[in-house]
Amino acid sequence: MKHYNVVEKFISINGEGQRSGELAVFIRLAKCNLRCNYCDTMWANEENAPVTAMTKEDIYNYILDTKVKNITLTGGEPLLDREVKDLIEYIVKDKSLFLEIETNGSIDLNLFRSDAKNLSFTMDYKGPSSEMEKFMFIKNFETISHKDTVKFVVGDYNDLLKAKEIMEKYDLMNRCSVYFSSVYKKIELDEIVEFMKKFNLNGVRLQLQMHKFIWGNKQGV
Ligand SMILES: C[S@@+](CC[C@H](N)C(=O)[O-])C[C@H]1O[C@@H](n2cnc3c(N)ncnc32)[C@H](O)[C@@H]1O
Ligand SMILES: Nc1nc2[nH]cc(C(=O)O)c2c(=O)[nH]1
Ligand code: SF4
Ligand SMILES: [Mg+2]
Repeated sequence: MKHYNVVEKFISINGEGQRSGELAVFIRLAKCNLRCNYCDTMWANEENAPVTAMTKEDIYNYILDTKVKNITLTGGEPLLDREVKDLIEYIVKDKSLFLEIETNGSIDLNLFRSDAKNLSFTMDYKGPSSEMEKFMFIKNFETISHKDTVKFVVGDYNDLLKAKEIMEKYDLMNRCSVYFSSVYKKIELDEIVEFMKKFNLNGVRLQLQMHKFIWGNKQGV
């Protein structure tokens, strides 16, 4: 039977998703194909990360036990394994739940899409300062939908400029939600706001990792 490698599962408020501020249950899968220099969960990508092997039924039953309706599937990179599609379909069959997937922008989302209204993708665009930009799967911008969010993770002014260029090139403002998310403690937050003002970036949402304001950079929150 198929098992998924879960490195942690917990309940918190969603600190950076579409439903940030609301309760969410987090399922974090092991391993990642990228190595962003700012990654706050690098431990989940290590060979010796402590994993619990869970079936889709185990994961779904855990979610039901929590009584929390928003689920964030994250990692590591949650879409590394194609069979995660099975897990996604199993969860979204339950229309009382809402599943959000945090993905790094390097994976073809078409392999995982579904018509389910209770599923959305929050896809990063890793800017130049991450040193991972070359791995971005640009074709995802052709299929991005209104249910989805593109999150530009910005660490410096150059990342902001790149975000603006990509938004304009793919007309993202009219096609999905667009977030600017700061690399934690790397960039002055007012620099992001000044950039948004300077270029009239109506509709872009500045998103700060709310959980780090509450607990700092910690596991399990
Ligand atoms: C840990 S990643 C896991 C999901 C997936 N690998 C990805 O990168 O989207 C979850 C989110 O945390 C963000 N993140 C990681 N480290 C960060 C940091 N130091 N500051 C701000 N955001 C960070 C990532 O950009 C991503 O949006
Ligand atoms: N509270 C909280 N909210 C989050 N939203 C996305 C997270 C992630 O690591 O993907 C995350 C996380 O790690 N903690
Ligand atoms: S893609 Fe996500 S999990 Fe992987 S290194 Fe980057 S931030 Fe960390
Ligand atoms: Mg996190």
